[in-house]
Parts: sequence; C-alpha cells; structure tokens
Amino acid sequence: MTPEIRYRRVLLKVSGEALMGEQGFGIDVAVVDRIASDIAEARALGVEISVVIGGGNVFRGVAVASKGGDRVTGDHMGMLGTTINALALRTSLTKMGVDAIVLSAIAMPEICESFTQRAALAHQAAGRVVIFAGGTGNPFFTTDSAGALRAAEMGAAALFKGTQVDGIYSADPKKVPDATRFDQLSHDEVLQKGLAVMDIAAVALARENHIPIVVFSIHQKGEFGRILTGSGRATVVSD
Ligand SMILES: Nc1ncnc2c1ncn2[C@@H]1O[C@H](COP(=O)(O)OP(=O)(O)O)[C@@H](O)[C@H]1O
Ligand SMILES: O=c1ccn([C@@H]2O[C@H](COP(=O)(O)OP(=O)(O)O)[C@@H](O)[C@H]2O)c(=O)[nH]1
Repeated sequence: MTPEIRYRRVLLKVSGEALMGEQGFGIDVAVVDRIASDIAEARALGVEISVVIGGGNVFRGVAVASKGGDRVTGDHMGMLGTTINALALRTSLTKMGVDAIVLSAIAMPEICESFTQRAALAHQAAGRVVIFAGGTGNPFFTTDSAGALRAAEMGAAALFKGTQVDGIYSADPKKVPDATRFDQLSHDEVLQKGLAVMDIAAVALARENHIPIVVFSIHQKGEFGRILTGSGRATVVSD
C-alpha cells in the first residue's frame, strides 16, 4: 500500500555542523552520502524537495567578529562555506542518480547558477532537488532564516529543520539533560518561551507565512522519510 504523504513539497534545512561527522571540522563524505540517501528516499515518495544548507562546519561569521575581525567579512566567509557544502551535497545526490542543482544567493557563475525564484521553481517543476547556497545572500542573517525565506518563495508546505537534536525541548538538551521535549508547539510559543533551536527571525517569518516547522534529528537514518509518511520523531510547530 502506498503510504499517505503528509507534505507534498518541503524545504529541508540541513545543519552545516552535521556534515562534519566525528571529525570536528569540514565535510565527512560518508555523512553527506547518508543525508543524500535520505533525500533520495523522500524524493522517491514523490515529495518535491529543496534544500538550504548551513555552513557552521566551515565557518561562522561571529567567530571572526569575536576575535576582533570584521563581521561582514566573516559572514561572507560563512556564506562561501554554505556553497562548499551545497556542492558536496549535489555531488552525493548525483552519485545516487538524483537530479540536483545548486542555486546560489551570491553570483558565482563559473561554479553554479544564481538564485532567482523563477529558476528555482522551474528546476523544481522539472523534478530536480534544488539546493540553495549562500544563505539569504546577506550578512547578519542565518541559514535558518534562509530556510524560512526559501520555504515561502517555493510555496513549501513545511520547513524541515534537520539538526543535531530530535526536537524542541524546554531548554537546550545538550546543556540541560533533563529538559522536556515537546511534540507540538505554536510559533508564538516557540518565540514566547525563547526556545533557541532556531533563530527568532526564521520562526517569525514562518509564522507570518503560516509555514509549519518540523524539527528532527538529521542523524537518524530514514527519519526524514518516516516523518513525511506520518511516523518518525519530530517536534511540529504550527499555527
Ligand atoms: N529549546 C531547545 N530545544 C532544542 N534544541 C535547542 C534548544 N535550545 C538550543 N538548542 C540547540 O540548538 C541547536 C540547533 O541550532 P543551531 O546551532 O542553529 O544548529 P544547526 O547547525 O542545526 O543550524 C541544537 O543542536 C540544540 O543543541
Ligand atoms: O543568510 C546568511 C546565511 C549564513 N550566513 C553566514 O554563514 C554562516 C553559516 O551559516 P549558519 O550558521 O546558519 O549554518 P549552520 O548553523 O546551519 O551550520 C553564518 O554563521 C553566517 O556567518 C550569512 O551571513 N547570511
């Protein structure tokens, strides 16, 4: 029996830090391959998927600023990091026979196409997995915000945040081991309780556009597909 699909078109935000695996920096190809296989599996269910990829495994702008450097330059470095990750993910998907394309918010025509909403929708309609590089293209933003922005632009039914933890907790579960986990929350509750799994701008943009946010562990193989078909472990944030 064909499983019922919860969301037909989704934007998946993949944590940059998740890509480094155990090595603590850079890209572990085995991890990228595993995440790509989850995307391939979900794509095979008929779900349209686009991806915003983070860059925390390569660079974060605040790291430059905290050492007295220029924040904007640091953020440019961070955005370039997301492009490296996007190329790695495209490589893994292509290896698996999944047609994928990278669109960057910052023009680098020798490397990938530039983002326009029109091009992104056309690639999606042609059945490709669209990978967004360069975040929003602006310093002082995050790839979580890029996730909410691109989800709205692509008409996604949900924004999936694939991260290091399996949902939203009453406090950061890495720091507070007995924090309690939520199955369901509203956007307002996430903001009012200051639950820091995602930045405020991203949650506010999703709220304004009535886009549910699904927070799940990117490290659990097959979880993305399980959530799409109604099982799987996640916290769902909705109106
Ligand atoms: N209330 C909370 N519930 C769940 N995770 C939280 C919470 N507060 C902080 N976190 C932390 O937020 C992290 C995800 O945010 P972020 O650093 O932006 O990761 P990513 O690399 O996935 O974008 C989680 O790994 C978790 O440790
Ligand atoms: O729209 C954006 C998205 C990202 N970044 C920079 O890119 C880095 C990596 O992105 P992020 O921290 O969101 O990655 P993740 O946490 O998902 O690994 C950030 O720290 C910023 O320096 C930016 O300047 N603008």
